[in-house]
Amino acid sequence: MSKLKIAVQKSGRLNEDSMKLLKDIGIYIDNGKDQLKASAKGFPVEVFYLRNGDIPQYLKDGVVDAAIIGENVLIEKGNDIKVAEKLGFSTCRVCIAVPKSSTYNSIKELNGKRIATSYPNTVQNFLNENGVNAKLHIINGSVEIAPNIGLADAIVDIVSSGSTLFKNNLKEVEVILKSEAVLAVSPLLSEEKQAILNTIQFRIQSVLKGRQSKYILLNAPNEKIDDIISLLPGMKSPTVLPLAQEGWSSVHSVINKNEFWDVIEALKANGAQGILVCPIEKMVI
Ligand SMILES: Nc1ncnc2c1ncn2[C@@H]1O[C@H](COP(=O)(O)OP(=O)(O)OP(=O)(O)O)[C@@H](O)[C@H]1O
Ligand SMILES: O=P(O)(O)OC[C@H]1O[C@H](OP(=O)(O)OP(=O)(O)O)[C@H](O)[C@@H]1O
Ligand SMILES: [Mg+2]
Repeated sequence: MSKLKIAVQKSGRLNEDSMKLLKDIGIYIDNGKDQLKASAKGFPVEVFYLRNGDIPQYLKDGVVDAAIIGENVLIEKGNDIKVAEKLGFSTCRVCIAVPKSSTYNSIKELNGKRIATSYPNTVQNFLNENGVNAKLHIINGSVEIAPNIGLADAIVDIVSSGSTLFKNNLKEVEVILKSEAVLAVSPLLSEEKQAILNTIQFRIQSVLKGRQSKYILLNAPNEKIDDIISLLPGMKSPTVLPLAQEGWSSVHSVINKNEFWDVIEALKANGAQGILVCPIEKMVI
């Protein structure tokens, strides 16, 4: 049986979370650190360790079948490569920034200006959409330094916390796109490999749903159970079990991890006690 070739970033910001996701979906790799490719144990997958920026071309050529890659790189270099799944880590945005001291009211003000970036296609498309004509300086790293050394009037680069912009006396003025790590798929994927990919996607979805949710258990007096259930809809409906102490029940449910703190006060106000919140490893609906 042929193996699905999956590319991950060899080293850098995506590597650790990508390897953790593969492990969480049951793809275990015995990896000597310097290997460029490795086979998974007990699953028809081969992992290739590559530079993030090189991955779109490997996908286009069908050298690899799928990849975990930053969506921003795919947008820059990977037109016609499909995103099968958004993965929820390495979230960032690609932004235009200008020196703090300069006035900026609209994108039109970049007409005739110099913009430094590592993402020329993304920037050029954005300028075209806005009818702006600017000169691009393509540099591969430390883009934020460009205005300070007189190389450019503005930059386009990745922003996450904003601290790199702050340290370089720059301010964010436009968001061109938002990005996160994605599972991308080669346009040349065979049907046989599509079946392996489907299994992987199903497993990823189960892990991501689990990461997004919490298992909640609590005790409550029986007369309050209906009110509490209305606060915790759960997957189908909450489980309610009698406690040894008469007149009390235990309620078990699943809750979106972002909603927990909003609901907790209402649960307490309705008599809930002994509330436990536990992580969920995988969730198959
Ligand atoms: N500060 C950040 N916060 C969150 N995500 C980021 C940040 N910087 C980059 N990313 C995301 O992580 C990806 C990898 O970034 P990283 O800096 O590790 O690699 P790179 O230098 O762009 O790529 P290569 O592997 O080609 O050297 C980026 O394409 C982007 O999607
Ligand atoms: O808004 P922040 O949280 O400061 O993050 C933004 C910075 O992160 C990235 O660089 P990275 O640290 O990956 O360095 P690199 O240029 O060597 O890739 C990006 O190119 C920015 O410089
Ligand atoms: Mg980087």
